[in-house]
Amino acid sequence: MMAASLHVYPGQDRPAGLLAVKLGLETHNINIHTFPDGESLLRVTPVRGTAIIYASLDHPNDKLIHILQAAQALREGGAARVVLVCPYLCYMRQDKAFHEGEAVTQKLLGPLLGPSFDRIITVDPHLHRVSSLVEVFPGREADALSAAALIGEAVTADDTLKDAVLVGPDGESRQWVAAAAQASGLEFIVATKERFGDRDVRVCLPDADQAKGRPAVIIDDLISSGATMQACARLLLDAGASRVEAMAVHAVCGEKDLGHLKDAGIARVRSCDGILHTTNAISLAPLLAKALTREVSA
Ligand SMILES: O=P(O)(O)OC[C@H]1O[C@@H](O)[C@H](O)[C@@H]1O
Repeated sequence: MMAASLHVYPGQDRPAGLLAVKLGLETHNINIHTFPDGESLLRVTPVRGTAIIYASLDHPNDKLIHILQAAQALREGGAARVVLVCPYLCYMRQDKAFHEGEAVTQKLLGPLLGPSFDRIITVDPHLHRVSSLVEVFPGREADALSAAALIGEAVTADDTLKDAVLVGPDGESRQWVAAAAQASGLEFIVATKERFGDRDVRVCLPDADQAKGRPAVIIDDLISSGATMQACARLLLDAGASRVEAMAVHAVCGEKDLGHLKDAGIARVRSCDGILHTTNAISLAPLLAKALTREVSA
């Protein structure tokens, strides 16, 4: 049996290390040198078995060429199989031309990454206008995992949230808040949202009264500008919630936007560690390890 190994993108050692420990995998750094003209020279540790590349694809433009280089180097070096673990998959939100002349970058992901990887694993990608990740990567093994149950378990583990109501801030979030509610046994309500611009949303929450006198936890896939969380938090506080927290699978917001979340009355923001962020509180390692079990035992 040829062993599997984990090849880690620079700077992502912590979450990759937790995954390696769960699976008992040997880890290797991916080394990248940038030449003065901006081109990169990438070096991996050659292996014979299954090479698993760990590279979350936030701030993706350089990373996209780097992971293609890594996959090519690993195949040339004799890897039997190359698997990409990207807890955050970039460009999934640019899934149509919102204005004339715009590139639909989601459609580039399949032809760009598909040929280099035998399997692609990600967590809660933005599947809004496509129903499955296989539509993005036709003919490839492509797994879209969900962290919603992990978020539900984190709520359950917190004694201060024993009688909390879980809140989805828009229609799309129902899938995460419903799964988190199932994992935690708590009630949930779901809002509706209209978006007028990057930081301009209107949220309606007809059931906001259910939060009166109780803590509320808003659960979503993503915090980007934070506008969705802020609008929802204001409604909950106006309805008499005793405390409002926010939990998301992926946090991409900057420090300034985090400040705005605090100003909107959100007492605590927690995210999973698929994107490295100051709000990271939930490790995705158990979820990723489960999906990778067959790679390790193959
Ligand atoms: O409102 P911000 O934080 O900018 O954007 C995040 C929201 O926009 C949607 O794509 C996500 O599903 C989430 O509800």
